[in-house]
Amino acid sequence: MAKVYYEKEIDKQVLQEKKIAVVGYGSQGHAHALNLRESGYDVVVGLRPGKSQQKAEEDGFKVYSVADAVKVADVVMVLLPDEHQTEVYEASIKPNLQSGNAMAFAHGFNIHFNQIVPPSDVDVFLVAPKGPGHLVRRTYEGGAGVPALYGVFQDVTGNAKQLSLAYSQGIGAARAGVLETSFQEETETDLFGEQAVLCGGLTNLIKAGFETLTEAGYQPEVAYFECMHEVKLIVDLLYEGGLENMRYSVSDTAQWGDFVSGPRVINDETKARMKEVLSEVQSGEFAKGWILENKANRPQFYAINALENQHPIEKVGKELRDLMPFVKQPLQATKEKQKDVNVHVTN
Ligand SMILES: NC(=O)C1=CN([C@@H]2O[C@H](COP(=O)(O)OP(=O)(O)OC[C@H]3O[C@@H](n4cnc5c(N)ncnc54)[C@H](OP(=O)(O)O)[C@@H]3O)[C@@H](O)[C@H]2O)C=CC1
Ligand SMILES: CC[C@](O)(C(C)=O)C(=O)O
Ligand SMILES: [Mg+2]
Ligand SMILES: [Mg+2]
Repeated sequence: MAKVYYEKEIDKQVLQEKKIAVVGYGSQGHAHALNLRESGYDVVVGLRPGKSQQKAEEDGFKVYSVADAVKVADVVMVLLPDEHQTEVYEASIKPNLQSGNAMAFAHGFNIHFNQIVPPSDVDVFLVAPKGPGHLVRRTYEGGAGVPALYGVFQDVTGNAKQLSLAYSQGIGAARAGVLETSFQEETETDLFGEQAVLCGGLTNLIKAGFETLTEAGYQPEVAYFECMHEVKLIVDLLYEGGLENMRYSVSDTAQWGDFVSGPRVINDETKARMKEVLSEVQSGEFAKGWILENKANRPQFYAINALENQHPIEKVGKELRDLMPFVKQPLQATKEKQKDVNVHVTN
């Protein structure tokens, strides 16, 4: 079994003497900055002027420009969107890194695909939480954590591994388990997982189920509860105890249907498509396409996003969720608060 690190094996001292700049205050950035601070570390935030800056200041952080945050820090965690990291790195991070500093990432994309080539005199490591940033924060606040992978790309000081483990502890990941990886393994498995299973696989499975039921004449509300709402309840059982635990709770009829019909929906053909997706990730074809899409200002991204938001499951889902206020977790509340802020700003 792979070596998994937990809290008590980790030496925190190596990071306690350092100042950490969290660059970016979005999904991961706010979670890292708040969790690290509550774990006793010295954290500043690096941002451009805008809504994240306002939020980080409201949360009590000293907020600098990216350049100034890098200047005052020993460890710089880059939590900007992958597609903006290269330009910000060239303009504001690289010129201000000092020999012996550490630069860190939550995803290996830009290092692995050579979009960022770090100077040879800084440590470069990865702490990649295996979960969305808002859950990195929410689980930490609840006394738990989201597991993470750590990896070292460059170890100049001899401390890169200890720094990455201490950082993982600081964000709460060592409560759940921290596992060694390489930038290559993290990048390729993460891209594959989000495309084929967690995001692309799941959303398309849900939509196909919803469409199959509604096209057969069943009520959209019934199809929504069956194919979207209940996914969370089933996934909770998988999260808590794996396949066996979920199958223990569902009826034997459902379990029999799982055995005989599941493999007809997700089958060898699906697995062959998954292998295609993985090959495109491994060869860099996916990365190249995403980089070019951004250079062209995302024409396909925005067009597909607009269509997806108009899918009938979104309309019925919104109506039903409005009648179930208890499902509105803090992320929804944050998004709604943000809309209010934007209205004030644009007015
Ligand atoms: N989302 C997730 O849960 C996960 C993300 N990751 C990785 O974490 C990294 C960050 O992703 P994520 O948290 O999703 O990013 P978000 O899009 O949620 O947040 C990006 C942050 O960067 C700021 N920002 C954007 N452009 C600039 C700029 N030019 N200069 C300064 N600040 C800027 C934004 O501020 P502003 O308000 O000004 O736009 C915002 O605070 C990525 O490498 C991603 O792959 C890894 C695991 C999971
Ligand atoms: C599943 C998507 C993810 O990889 C994540 C939350 O782990 C991401 O890039 O946001
Ligand atoms: Mg991921
Ligand atoms: Mg990812």
